[in-house]
Amino acid sequence: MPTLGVNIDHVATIRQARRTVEPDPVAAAVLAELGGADGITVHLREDRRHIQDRDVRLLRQTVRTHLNLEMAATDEMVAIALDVQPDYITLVPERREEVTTEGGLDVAGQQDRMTSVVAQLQGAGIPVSLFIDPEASQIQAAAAIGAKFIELHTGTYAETKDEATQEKELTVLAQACKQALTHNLRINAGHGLTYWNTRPVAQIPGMEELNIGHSIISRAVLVGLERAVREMKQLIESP
Ligand SMILES: CC(=O)[C@@H](O)[C@H](O)COP(=O)(O)O
Ligand SMILES: NCC(=O)COP(=O)(O)O
Repeated sequence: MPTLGVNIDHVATIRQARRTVEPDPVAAAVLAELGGADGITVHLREDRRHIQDRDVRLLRQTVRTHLNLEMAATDEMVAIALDVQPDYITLVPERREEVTTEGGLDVAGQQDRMTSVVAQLQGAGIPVSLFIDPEASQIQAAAAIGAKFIELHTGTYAETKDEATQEKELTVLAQACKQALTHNLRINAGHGLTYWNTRPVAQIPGMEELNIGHSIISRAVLVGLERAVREMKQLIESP
């Protein structure tokens, strides 16, 4: 069964709505770990709309599981990552005007830049994951440039409303996993996963970690974060 990385970006979204000091994502990470989170994920966006530099630095000192830093492959972010040294980094595409991450990284289309960023980060001892769509060419490119992990973008699967298309998208994810395993890539997945659509993804052979944020934080507003995390863990682990 995959492990659960809890993305706490949207705890910071509530704080930034008032530019105040609460709720603190650092406290949220502690509660998520108490609820059974296997890792903590944060996305330090270039526009700093939710997670702030201070959060990443404090989380590095306080997270007891592992810290996954999601970031764009820019020089500014690479410098921060090299300084903070998260347990692993997930490179994601970023557009300032987007509501959330819209698609996977085009690794195949920017191999030179990606090779150089991955070499810099992994050369400093930080494993790199590439957030990509479940497409054969992107998986091949991720393997070719030497990334340790990929994170399969589950957005298309998650947003699909009808069952037949959802089944089809699940097969696409399963085939992507098979291909990634032949390249010895380690496989994470995430984006848009909820209490209603996560189980089938958790059952795909080869899945190592699911990164889930918005749905867990939404439930936490109603039932508390520890319970929300525990319920997602139980769902992932149920046969
Ligand atoms: C890469 C991914 O799918 C998400 O982690 C996303 O980047 C989170 O960013 P937001 O929390 O800003 O939607
Ligand atoms: N990489 C995906 C992630 O961290 C969480 O995405 P979401 O559950 O907030 O859509």
